[in-house]
Amino acid sequence: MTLMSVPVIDISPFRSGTPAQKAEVAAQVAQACTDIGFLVISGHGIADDLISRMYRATKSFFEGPLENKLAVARPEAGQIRGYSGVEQEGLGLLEDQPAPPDLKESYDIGPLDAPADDYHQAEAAGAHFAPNVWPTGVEDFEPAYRAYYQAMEGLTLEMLEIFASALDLPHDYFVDKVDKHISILRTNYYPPQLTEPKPNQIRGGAHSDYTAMTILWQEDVEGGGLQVENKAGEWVDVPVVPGTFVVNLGDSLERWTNDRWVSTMHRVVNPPHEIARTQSRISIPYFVQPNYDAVIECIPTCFDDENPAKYEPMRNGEYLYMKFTQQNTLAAAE
Ligand SMILES: O=C(O)CCC(=O)C(=O)O
Ligand SMILES: [Fe+2]
Repeated sequence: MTLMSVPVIDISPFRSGTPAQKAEVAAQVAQACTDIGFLVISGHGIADDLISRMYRATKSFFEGPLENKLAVARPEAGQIRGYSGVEQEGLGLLEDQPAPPDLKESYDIGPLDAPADDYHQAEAAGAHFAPNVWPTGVEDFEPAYRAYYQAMEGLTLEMLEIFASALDLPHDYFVDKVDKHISILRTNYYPPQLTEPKPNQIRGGAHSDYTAMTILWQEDVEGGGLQVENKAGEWVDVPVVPGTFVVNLGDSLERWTNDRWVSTMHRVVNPPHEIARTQSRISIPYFVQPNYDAVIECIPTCFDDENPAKYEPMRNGEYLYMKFTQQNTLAAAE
């Protein structure tokens, strides 16, 4: 039976359970990844206090003075760093035409303290190790973001170990593909809607992520949240369960698994009309991006004679720029 809604999976037995319990977690994850590309994880081990710090710093930044945000505006179109304002990015495409731009603001950081060696400064590294731009005047901002980024690095390794098990791969299969990763931590702020949105304009247009996976924290608000398209073509709400993260697969893992696992369309809808003028929403996606030179090529357990590899191997850095260009992400500072 195909899952039509997003399951909530306690991953803690994978860390501390018996071999049978670990296998059970991997089997549940495999089903979610195959059927809907989304799961909600509990038992992830990230402290509530760290999430609260992140939330407080993020809310103070976005609801604080505009000049503080503009002081850390995206430094260059090609660098996914710093602040982008409302209507600067349109994630969605509508019948292959860009949808109206998103009703959100966002702020991005990338890898912390990348060494200035040949690997990190190579031409192929592009802007993936561009310096972060930190706002001033917001209490605990940089320390909270740093600690959260590091916590996500740890959770990524744990999820990738579960994925390896779910794909019948050696447990460390993905480790050397992310040891110099170029993941991006983004915070999204969806402001109250004081004016009526344009036709088809929503908080976040329908898109799939061009990550390996995304680990997302979402604020618990009434309506105006995240939805995913299931295999029946219906938009279903992604459950908001306090203390959990949403994990969704991105396009590169879909390609890596020869389409066995799916990277699904999702969107963020507007709040109900009655509360649109007062409701804001914060979400915190961590976009897991393997090393720029990691080769995205069909995973050994995902092809055979009957089901040959469908895609050419491609380095992640090149793959990403192809996707960014398609999605207009890099134009956001222009
Ligand atoms: O705000 C959300 O819940 C989802 C945001 C999202 O899909 C994205 O930033 O890629
Ligand atoms: Fe997304």
